Amino acid sequence: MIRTLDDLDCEGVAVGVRIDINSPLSETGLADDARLRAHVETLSELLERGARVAILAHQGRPGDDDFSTLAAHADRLDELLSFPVDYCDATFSAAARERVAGLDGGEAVLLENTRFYAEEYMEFDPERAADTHLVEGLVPALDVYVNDAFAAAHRSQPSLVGFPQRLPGYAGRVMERELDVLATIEETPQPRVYLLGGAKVGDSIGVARSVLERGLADTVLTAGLVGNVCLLASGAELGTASAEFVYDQGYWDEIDRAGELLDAHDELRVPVDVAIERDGERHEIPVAELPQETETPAMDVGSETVAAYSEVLADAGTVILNGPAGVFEEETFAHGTRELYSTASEADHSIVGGGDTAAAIRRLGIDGFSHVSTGGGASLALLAGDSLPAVEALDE
Ligand SMILES: Nc1ncnc2c1ncn2[C@@H]1O[C@H](COP(=O)(O)OP(=O)(O)OP(=O)(O)O)[C@@H](O)[C@H]1O
Ligand SMILES: O=C(O)[C@H](O)COP(=O)(O)O
Repeated sequence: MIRTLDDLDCEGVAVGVRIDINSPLSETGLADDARLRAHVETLSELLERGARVAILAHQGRPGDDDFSTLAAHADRLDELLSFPVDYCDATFSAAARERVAGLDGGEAVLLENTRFYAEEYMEFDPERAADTHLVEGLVPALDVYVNDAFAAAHRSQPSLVGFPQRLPGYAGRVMERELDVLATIEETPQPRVYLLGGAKVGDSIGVARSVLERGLADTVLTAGLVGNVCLLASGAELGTASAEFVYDQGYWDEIDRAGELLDAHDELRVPVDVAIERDGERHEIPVAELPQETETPAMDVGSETVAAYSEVLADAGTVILNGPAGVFEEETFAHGTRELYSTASEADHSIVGGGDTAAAIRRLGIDGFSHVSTGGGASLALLAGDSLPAVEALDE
């Protein structure tokens, strides 16, 4: 059983809250604050109920351009919440403990990027994670631990799995809602249609295999780079440019895995036409007529595919979307994503998983979905039927 905020007495209690505000950055700070907004509900509720809140979070990966302090994140949280949020440039040292000890009820401090410490970028089993400096250092300052970081729940890192070994653990509102929806897919209305696109080919083929083998999917529609790999697996001539793009990424195993799935499951569908760039313009070609030599790769599904897939989506009881249908960042290749997502948003039950997918619907201005997940890898893991270490760590 996982306890939630409904089970927590907050008044004067020091609560360590792990959130996921890992965000795209610009030169001046945050380029997008969607992930911060997602946690406003949990943080506000704790603060309103009188908790003293120490916030834990990561930003980027060591060595990457977006690996940064959380100062800008603290400023933005302070603006978004009607409670004060301070920033502390320490995470588990005496300085961090003192800042937490000095909080009054209704006050919060955002501690420094957990990944500034090497242990946090390693994966441990929960017992071992509880012995790390990060957890041991901060636990004396805290009474309880709340995990709201669904988007990082597929990582077995100390701030995610270690604290609930030492402190009573609770799921925050984001975590609770995500699990309510994504961990109970098998109870949603049928026919259940998965639209898998985007560029994480290995992950998407894994999801396709899992949902087909478990009988969860009535139809799996493929698009984006995932669709291109499935087309190659089906024996289609996709043109030299697309094939080279796929081979350059080393997707040999994925082509084999997609081929096995296509042989075993008629419910797995591939595009019938694609869009490429020719003379600076969008040009649609049926797959059967694609010339062997192409200068540009397939960047979107074509209108025939959109029409065929839309029929399936319009009849669906539940639609699950992961990954855009094309390179939606370029208007020329946003057509497939815009049309298919708009149709999908009209289904009785529509679930969107994946960080880039959520960015695509915001950018294209499509709304009306039943649930838009905050997680990329975490939602994919759940959709593929895997358990999440940080969720297991909360389970009593
Ligand atoms: N045909 C294509 N060729 C190349 N790239 C494509 C194609 N179709 C879509 N993409 C790219 O796929 C990317 C998004 O795919 P990704 O699998 O990362 O989505 P996601 O699962 O929502 O994201 P994440 O898991 O990172 O949160 C976009 O940047 C888009 O441009
Ligand atoms: O953005 C994400 O998917 C999560 O914050 C996890 O980040 P990671 O992939 O760097 O562990």
